[in-house]
This record gives sequence, C-alpha cells and structure tokens, in this order.
Amino acid sequence: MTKPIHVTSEIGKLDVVMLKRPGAEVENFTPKMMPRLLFDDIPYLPIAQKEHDNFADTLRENGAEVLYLEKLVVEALDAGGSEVKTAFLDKMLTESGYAAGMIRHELKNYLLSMPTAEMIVKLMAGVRKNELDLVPRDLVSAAEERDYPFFLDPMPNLYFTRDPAASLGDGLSINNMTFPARQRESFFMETIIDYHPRFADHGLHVWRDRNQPGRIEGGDELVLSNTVIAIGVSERTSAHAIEDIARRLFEHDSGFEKVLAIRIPHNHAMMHLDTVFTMINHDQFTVHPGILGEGGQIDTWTITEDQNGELHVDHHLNLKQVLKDVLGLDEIDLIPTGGGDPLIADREQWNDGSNTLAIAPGVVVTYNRNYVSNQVLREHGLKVLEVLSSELSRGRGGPRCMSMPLVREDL
Ligand SMILES: NC(=[NH2+])NCCC[C@H](N)C(=O)O
Repeated sequence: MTKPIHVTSEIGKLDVVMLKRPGAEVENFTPKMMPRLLFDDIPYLPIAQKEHDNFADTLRENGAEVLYLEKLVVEALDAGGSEVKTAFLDKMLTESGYAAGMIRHELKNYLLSMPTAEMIVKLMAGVRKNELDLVPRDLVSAAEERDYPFFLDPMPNLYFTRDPAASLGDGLSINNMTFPARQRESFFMETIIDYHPRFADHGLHVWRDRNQPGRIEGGDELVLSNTVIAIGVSERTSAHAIEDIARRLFEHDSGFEKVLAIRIPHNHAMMHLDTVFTMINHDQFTVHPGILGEGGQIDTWTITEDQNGELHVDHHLNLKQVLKDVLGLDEIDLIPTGGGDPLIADREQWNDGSNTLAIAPGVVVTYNRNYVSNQVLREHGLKVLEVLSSELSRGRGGPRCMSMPLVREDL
C-alpha cells in the first residue's frame, strides 16, 4: 500500500488531498471580531460552499482523491473510542481558555451529550453563550466579558487546510500556529494523525510537532524538490522555527538536504510565502513583483548541515540564481502576478492571484477572478483550471491555501 503521506514536490501529480468544506464557522462572527479572526469580510455561506464544491470537483475530475478534515477527525475519534474522545475534548477546552471551572464543566457536558459528528461541527462553529443555561458567576466573566457573545470562538479559517500542517516527504510538520484565532486548528490534524486508521501506526514521521516553541505555518512551507524545501520568514513563521525544522529534517533522514529561507514582508496581505510565490512547473514559478527589491533582490538564506552536524547558513539576494542553483537548472521562468503591472499585481495578489495550486507539472488551479494573472500564466504555456471565487476569497486565501496535499506522484 502507498504511504498515507508522500510529497516530494510542489508539482507532482496530485493523488490525495485534504480539504475542509466551509461550514457555519465562516458565518458565526460579527464585523467587530473580523480582525482577530483574520477575515476581512463576512462570506455568504451557501455560495462559499458551492464554490468550494466546484474546487473539490475540479480536483476529483483531474484524478485526485479528496478527503475532508471534518470527516477524518470524526472517524479518528470514533476509532479511538470514548476515552480518546473525552481526552480530546478536555484538551480542546483547555486550549480554548477553560482549564478548570464551572464553564468548562458545563461546556464539557453540553458537547459530550452530542454524537461525535455533531460535537465536531459545534466545536468548529463555536458555542454562543445563549446556548447554555448558565450564568457565569466567576469574576472574569462578570467583570469583563459580559457582552462577548461566545464561550467558544468559531474557527472560520479551517478551510485553509494548508496551514495547520504540511506534508514533507514521508512525514509532516504539525504546526504551532501564530495567532490565537488559529492555534486550535492544528490539534484536529494531530488527532487525525494519532488515531485515524488511515494514518496512525503507518510509520509516519512527525518531523516537528505543535508543542515546539517557535511559530510556523504550512503556507510558508514549499517542497521544491525531494531534497530542497523553501520556507518563508514571514508574519507567520519565525527564523527560529525554520532553523529548528531544518535541524530535525537533516537529523532524521527525511531526504531533505537544503532549506531555503526567503524573507517576505510581514503583513496580512502577504501573510505566507505562498501568497507571493509558488512553484508551478519544473522551472516555472509565480511571484508577486511587490516582494522583490531593486534588481529583483530579496533576502534569501540557504541552510545546510556541515560535517560536524551544525547548521551552515549562506546569505543571498538573487532569488532567481538561488533557485537555479538549488534545482540544478540553467534557466527558470519567474512569472509576475498581474503580468508586471503594479496596480493589477496588487489587486490580484490581494485576491490570491499568486496562490496557485499545481496539480501536475504545468497544470494549475486558480481563482477565476484573477483573469489578468490567469491569462499571463496561459501565455507562459501553463494549463489553467479556473474555479469560482467570489465568496471563498473573502477569507484571504486561494487554491493552494485551501488544500493540503497528502500524496503526490514522484517526479
Ligand atoms: N496559506 C495561506 N496563504 N493561507 C491563507 C490563510 C488565510 C487566513 N485568513 C489567515 O489569515 O490565516
């Protein structure tokens, strides 16, 4: 049987992928909560779901098996049995800010009274205060939180399955995420890997787990080849975590020998490397011109292991040259988002015009709204499969963010 996780490139034919269909969580918040929940608008759920189904169908029609996160967690908990389910809930409540006390007790009873599938939907969607017959009498609730409508916040970013974990070779990183709005998400992934029959006991390597200090997110982790990984030094991923994962990958025979750290601006529009740079063919990449300085310069470091087992770091400024060197290519094609027009580049990057998902070498899935960038990709010889994007894009992520490849064919 093929391994449950096997990803040695960004572009090998996509065989198995994990998605999350947007649910009640993307509607269960108010404009005031948006900045904290990392959304810039309120999506219209029925249309977001239609668009997401269109995305999933496109992947299936092109030969990928689509698994759903929400289904895998339920199957994992059911396989684990009631003790695992209770321990899962205990930990989820602790991570949601209820380590002890009356509210924890009530929330636990409320959620445990539900069948597993319903409990998971509820945890993802959030629990409002008016759902429980409870007037908290502790000082914190009485003094500060009276008007806040939730006991448990919704997790609207779950449909960006790319970020809580990343498939790297025959294993994965399960990530310690940056903002509280997303930190609980990677616990679902950990539960799947630990208890789902498809993943547990298959010798999967967790190269770095979510308990490690230093934040990292999958949108920053790109598998350039079976020996090279690129990682963004970004708003979401710290240099410390990059050194740490590099060390672990080198030590544990992962096959990876080089990590390319690329520094990008630290802001919400460009939160991850994959919002400004993706690999789409053996020698082709999309890049948002806004990240490149004069003469196309950008801070890049190659990290390798020296003979003494210490990390060795080299600094470079020419991304194109570094990519040629690490991939052993004579020429590469860096395709600018928006075709190089700075105004269009900014507009389309905002709606994830650089966030392309390669499903085979030279075949990409993109949002239809980025029609200038899509046309440019076609002119560069790529096959572009467009998917619907009016509502999904309001969460600030595109086709790469919305998918976690589990198995790709080797090149
Ligand atoms: N890989 C990505 N670019 N993911 C996009 C995630 C968007 C999400 N709203 C966040 O801010 O976290």
